[in-house]
This record gives sequence, structure tokens and C-alpha cells, in this order.
Amino acid sequence: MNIKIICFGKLDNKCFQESFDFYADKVKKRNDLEVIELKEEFNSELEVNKKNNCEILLNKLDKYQDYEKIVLDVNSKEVSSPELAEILMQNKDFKGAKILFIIGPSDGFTSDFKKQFQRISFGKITLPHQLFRVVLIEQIYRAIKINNNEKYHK
Ligand SMILES: C[S@@+](CC[C@H](N)C(=O)[O-])C[C@H]1O[C@@H](n2cnc3c(N)ncnc32)[C@H](O)[C@@H]1O
Repeated sequence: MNIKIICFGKLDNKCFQESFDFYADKVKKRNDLEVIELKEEFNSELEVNKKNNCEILLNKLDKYQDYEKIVLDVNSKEVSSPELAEILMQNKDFKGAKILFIIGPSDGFTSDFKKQFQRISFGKITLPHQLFRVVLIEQIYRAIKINNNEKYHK
């Protein structure tokens, strides 16, 4: 599969970078994985930051018209690991095996932006973006293992 993660900022903390790479290397064994890091705008007031960052995102997403896009949003439909596996399976079988996950900026998304995309939540806790990137890649790896009926998930 072609898997892309679009996010803001960098993994500037070694422990997050190493943890991310640990799972990313496993995912990359049988999939194309690319992380696209955007520069976050956070110098204005909240609503302006949201609008600017969503515009940056939309401009970038324009390049990936043929990808199924999934926005990670705390306040949306909670999914279990098997449900995420099902999303990946459906994408692989029916949507060209191209999927793109969007992690938001620290001020969040505008409601207009959110309306345009399928959104999922990993639960009602808000994780910082660097830690969330690690959680997301582990869940993608777990989903792949579930779909391949391979030992890992417990
Ligand atoms: C620090 S959070 C931003 C919080 C921001 N106030 C908001 O409401 O979106 C950065 C990003 O991490 C992701 N995130 C953090 N926790 C999450 C969760 N439990 N489920 C889904 N996404 C999460 C979202 O993409 C979020 O935009």
C-alpha cells in the first residue's frame, strides 16, 4: 500500500523519533510510507491560525487527489484497532491502496475543513502531536498485522 502521513512540525525529541522509526521501519518492509511535515503557523489568534494552517493543508492535499484522506480528530468517530484495520483493508481492496492520514496543528482544524473529510478519533484524550505520530504509526502497523492474520496484536 501507499501510506502517507501529513502533519505539522518535526519530531525534535529523540525518543519520539526513535519510537516512530521503530514502527515505520516495520511498515516500510511491505508498504510505501512517506511522512510530509508542514510548517505550522501559530503567530496569530486562534481562529486565524486554524484558517491559515487549514489553507496550508488544503494546498498540499491538492497534490494527492487520488488518495483516500482520513483526518485524525479527537472529537470524531472513535475507532478500535480492528476498525482501523478494516479501513485499510477497504482502501487496499477498493480504493487503489492509497491512503493519507492527516494529523492536525496544535490549534486544531476549522469546522469547514473538517466537514470535507472522513474523520476518526483514537479516543477522547488529546495527545501532543509528536506522541500522536508515534501512536498512529503503531496503530497502522497493528492494522496491517491484523489484516494479514499475523501474530502481534493481543
Ligand atoms: C495537540 S493535538 C491538537 C489539539 C487541538 N486542540 C484540536 O482540538 O485538534 C494535535 C493533533 O493530534 C491529533 N490527535 C491528538 N490526540 C488525538 C486523538 N485522541 N484522536 C485522534 N487524533 C488525535 C489530531 O490530529 C490533532 O489535531
